Amino acid sequence: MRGFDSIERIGVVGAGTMGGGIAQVCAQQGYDVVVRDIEQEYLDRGFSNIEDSLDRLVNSERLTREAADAARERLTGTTDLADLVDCDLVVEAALEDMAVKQDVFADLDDVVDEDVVLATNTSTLSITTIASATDRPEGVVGLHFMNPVPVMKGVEVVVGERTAAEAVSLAHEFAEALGKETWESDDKPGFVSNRILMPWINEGVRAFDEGVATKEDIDRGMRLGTNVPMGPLELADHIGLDICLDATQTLHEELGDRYKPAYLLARKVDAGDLGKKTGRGFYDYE
Ligand SMILES: NC(=O)c1ccc[n+]([C@@H]2O[C@H](COP(=O)([O-])OP(=O)(O)OC[C@H]3O[C@@H](n4cnc5c(N)ncnc54)[C@H](O)[C@@H]3O)[C@@H](O)[C@H]2O)c1
Repeated sequence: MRGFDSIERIGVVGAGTMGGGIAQVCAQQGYDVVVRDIEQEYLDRGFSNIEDSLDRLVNSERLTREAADAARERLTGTTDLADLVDCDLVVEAALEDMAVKQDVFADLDDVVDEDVVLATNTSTLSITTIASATDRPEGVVGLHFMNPVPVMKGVEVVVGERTAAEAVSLAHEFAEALGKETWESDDKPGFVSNRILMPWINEGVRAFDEGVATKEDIDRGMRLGTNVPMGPLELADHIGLDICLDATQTLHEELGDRYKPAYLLARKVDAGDLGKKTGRGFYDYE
């Protein structure tokens, strides 16, 4: 299995909220990065978000202009998965949908050298089931970054049924090389983070829908009452309501009725109000 010391070029699948952030931090640490999305317009949007994020770091004097420009130059975009052929590690951050992830992993398995570790940023889906679409289940590991990736320190390493110890060590070492701190979870629904976070968000949505308090007071109450930086509804808007619904549905399917997604969460996703990324969720963002 290709070890940490041989890693120079990273493949990232998906140029959305998470893929863009992962690509950015890899490039900032000096890795060459190839980002793949399915349409040029999604790539363009992803690269424009990365450039805005680098500019913000420069404006707040957390990064020099030279370092930001050098990071940008290490990033290339493609719509062709075959362009990931020379990558030494791949991190997948496409949609939270098992069929999509299995398709991506089956294709990656064909394209990328067989000793290369394939990591997934899935929030809740089974690493073992994703890995079963490949002929290298020992080289598939969960590398669950938090949003926004350039800011959040934590990365959850998720160990599938067949994941080899070398792939687990590589995941920890690589995350640490990006300036992150890690913890490890078994491949159980939601892992550590979302198993506990998503029911909290879901209960916040239910409390709002059932008229317990205004959305502002639910968020304010949890911020002031439990010392978290964001309440459940503002955090849901930040993550994306579709991502929260997908994650909650997985927990519900795997773990039973106590995890049933709140009615209002599903209704907002049906309406296309996905949070910050569409300009409207529980709050308006103009
Ligand atoms: N948003 C969060 O807070 C968060 C946090 C941790 C993990 N995650 C996980 O990260 C993954 C991505 O989430 P996101 O918020 O970035 O979603 P997003 O909707 O912002 O981006 C997903 C991107 O993947 C692209 N895509 C879809 N199918 C693809 C394919 N076959 N090949 C390449 N690209 C493809 C889409 O065009 C889109 O640009 C999901 O698995 C999600 O559960 C999300």
